[in-house]
Amino acid sequence: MTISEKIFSKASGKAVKAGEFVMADIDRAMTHDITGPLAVEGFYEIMRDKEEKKVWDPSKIVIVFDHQVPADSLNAAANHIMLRKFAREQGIINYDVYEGVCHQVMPEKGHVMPGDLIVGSDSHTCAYGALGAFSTGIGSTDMAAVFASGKLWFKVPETIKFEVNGKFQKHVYSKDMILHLIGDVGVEGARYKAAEYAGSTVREMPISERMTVSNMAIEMGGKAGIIEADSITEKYLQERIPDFELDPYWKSDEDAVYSEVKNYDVSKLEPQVACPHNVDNVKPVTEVEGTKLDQIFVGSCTNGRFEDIEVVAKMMGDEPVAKDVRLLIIPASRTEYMKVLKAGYIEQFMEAGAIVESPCCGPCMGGSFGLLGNGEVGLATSNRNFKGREGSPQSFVYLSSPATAAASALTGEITDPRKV
Ligand SMILES: CC(C)[C@H](C(=O)O)[C@@H](O)C(=O)O
Ligand code: SF4
Repeated sequence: MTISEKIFSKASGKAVKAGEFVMADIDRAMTHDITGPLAVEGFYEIMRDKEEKKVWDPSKIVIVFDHQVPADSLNAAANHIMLRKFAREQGIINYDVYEGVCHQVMPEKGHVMPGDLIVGSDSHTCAYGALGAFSTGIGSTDMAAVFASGKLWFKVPETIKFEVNGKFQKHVYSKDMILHLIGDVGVEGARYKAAEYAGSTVREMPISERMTVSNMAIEMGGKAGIIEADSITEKYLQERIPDFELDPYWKSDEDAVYSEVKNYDVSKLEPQVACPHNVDNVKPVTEVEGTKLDQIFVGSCTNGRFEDIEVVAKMMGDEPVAKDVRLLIIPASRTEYMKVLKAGYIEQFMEAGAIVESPCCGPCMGGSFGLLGNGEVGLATSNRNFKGREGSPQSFVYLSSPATAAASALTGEITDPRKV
């Protein structure tokens, strides 16, 4: 069995294989300030004839406020009021207004375990595969059903295995690897499949780098982006759950059946950039070097962790942000923000002319602030560059690693980090 087949077998109480339909028990459900209100409405609709309108298990629901925080409109404020009221009424203690981006908060606060089946009403819920869970994005109405019953039906997905080997060149990171994979297979390359990332390159990655890779599985259509848990995962989890012990069962068997196995050697991989307006429009940085930029955004659930921001700080040193480009840095959570603060990087960034905002999704989906105007060009460490993603439909978004973003902040144009 693959990891995914094992997880669905546990969740449905019988041995199942890819292609079968199952009714599965959900271990954890996450919702946030944009999709949550609709899920709550749907939940009360489902429960309308019931005397007791209670969720199946309040301890298994996590509500995160991240897309529009602090509230940027009356509409956002109303959504926050509704979700807070729902959490209190239902006894949901895991909700927080200013903790950070949901996909950072979930693993960081110990809500993700290897072997878990997790759903979230956000497409990048696949990020928790970095810890060996099967986690996937669902819609608000499906979430309403989960709130009511703790169950959801699935077709057990086939698995496509990405076997990645080789050591990265200096200034090449897991973001470059995942952009390269997406460029290779395309935005539908893993549609309704679990992407399983394996090989020595993945094994050597710290959790922060693995999260970037799992997070972007959806950008190739993947249902999940799983990395088998190992001693690195165990250490990360023990920092949160002291008595956590790794269960070696949660890995794909040696004779597991994959729909496809794809092999990559990343030892010669150049830094990669996804060009407007699709995530699979990926080019080596050398082909787009010199593209003038108006704004650089370092943050998001893809690359907004301390490790990402540290790369930027170290690469920029005492140098200022180039004239005419705006550098916006948003740590993905309160915890990550505190680490950046304690390391002295906020002061460094402010002196360099950058601006550091409090944890939230920020301009990632053009929602609350930091929008690109007509004709403007942005470079972001986030995960999507669709037309209008960061503001105006007449703007252009490039995606890269934090290292490429830092090198570009020093020059004001897309720059190969290997030159810095
Ligand atoms: C707002 C939400 C529905 C959306 C998603 O599901 O992905 C957002 O987080 C995004 O990244 O586009
Ligand atoms: S940071 Fe961006 S990709 Fe991640 S959840 Fe927020 S809007 Fe979606």
